[in-house]
Amino acid sequence: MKYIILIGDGMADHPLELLGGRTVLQKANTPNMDQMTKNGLAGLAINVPEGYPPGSDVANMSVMGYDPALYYSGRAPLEAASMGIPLGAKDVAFRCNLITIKDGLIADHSAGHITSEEAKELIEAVDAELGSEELKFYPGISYRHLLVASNGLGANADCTPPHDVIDGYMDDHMPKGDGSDVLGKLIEDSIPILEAHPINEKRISEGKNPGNSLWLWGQGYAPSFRTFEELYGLTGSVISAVDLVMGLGIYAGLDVIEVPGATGYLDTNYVGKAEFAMASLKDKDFVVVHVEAPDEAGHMGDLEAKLQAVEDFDENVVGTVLRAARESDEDYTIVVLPDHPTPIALRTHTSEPVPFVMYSTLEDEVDDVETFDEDAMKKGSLGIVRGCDLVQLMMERAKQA
Ligand SMILES: O=C(O)[C@@H](CO)OP(=O)(O)O
Repeated sequence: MKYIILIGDGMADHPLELLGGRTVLQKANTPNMDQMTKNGLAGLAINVPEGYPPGSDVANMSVMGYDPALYYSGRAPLEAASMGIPLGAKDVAFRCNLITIKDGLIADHSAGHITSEEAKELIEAVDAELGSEELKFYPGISYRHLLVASNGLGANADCTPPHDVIDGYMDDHMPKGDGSDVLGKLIEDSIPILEAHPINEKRISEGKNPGNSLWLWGQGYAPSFRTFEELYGLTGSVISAVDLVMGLGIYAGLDVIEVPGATGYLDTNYVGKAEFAMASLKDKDFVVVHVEAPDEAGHMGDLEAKLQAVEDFDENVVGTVLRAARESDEDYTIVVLPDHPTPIALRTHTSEPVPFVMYSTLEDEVDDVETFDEDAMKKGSLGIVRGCDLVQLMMERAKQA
């Protein structure tokens, strides 16, 4: 038996008046997720346990079989692992967004989804001016970068994810508490450096949002993980375009597979991710595929883009995997789910349970559920489960077959 988890980041949503009270999943054309639901088992997964922020770090950690209560120490240390940045015992890693500020407002958490190449120059310019022995900036992917602070600086500061406060005033959401004076000054001092940079002058001349400020959040110390193979006895791989999920894979001892054209955005290489996933199972037991696109559309509040991202995920990721699995001589157990909701109306994450389907190519157990969406899955026989138990549940179902 081979095991596959397909994650449409942020896919779940809320009923929308614009859709006549339906959710994005109910409106979108998702024949492959519906097919799996008709021929599989359904339920709801709690990927964000009580008391945790509804971030993709907590949610994807759960889905990959790790209980946040045992393993979560913040988002940025996971991203540091993917970026190849070693963390000492007293080093605190911060996520460092390039954001767009306009008239003191946080206008765009992603600086217009700035390219990694442009961002690298901006982050290097900031590091040249503001970096030091104790504070080092590292360029990452698009608007997602890192700051490493030594001697525990800011470890317990109260920092706000910028995508939670889009169109809010910067001054209302600056870091507070431990070390926040240093963190706030870094943000403030970054602005003149970035505003004067030719990259941003060019972006503005092209009508694109500039990356004219840093924003620091998601900090933590390096976690310690048991490997996926130690926990579940399975070898495996992870496929994602974002450092967070690749970093989770590295800590879990999974192989990180880089897929050409995987962008972490609406234009990612959906089919490529699915094809690389199926190929990885020739000599591995498990693969998790993470697609960021629906989440980015949710943060943009762009309904058309989110519908398209969900349909692209269904057709090109789920459909490609489902066809290959059905044509193979091997048996597969496949789970498809969002990590968390990113409702269009809110433009950020919520923590309610998400719909999931558990499909086996044996098609030996079927629920009376016809469509993959937030309401239908409430009738699934698997009920409400902890996301971090899903891998175990997949294996138990396979043994019963
Ligand atoms: O990478 C990020 O900064 C966030 C917001 O876009 O992504 P996610 O919601 O997947 O954590």
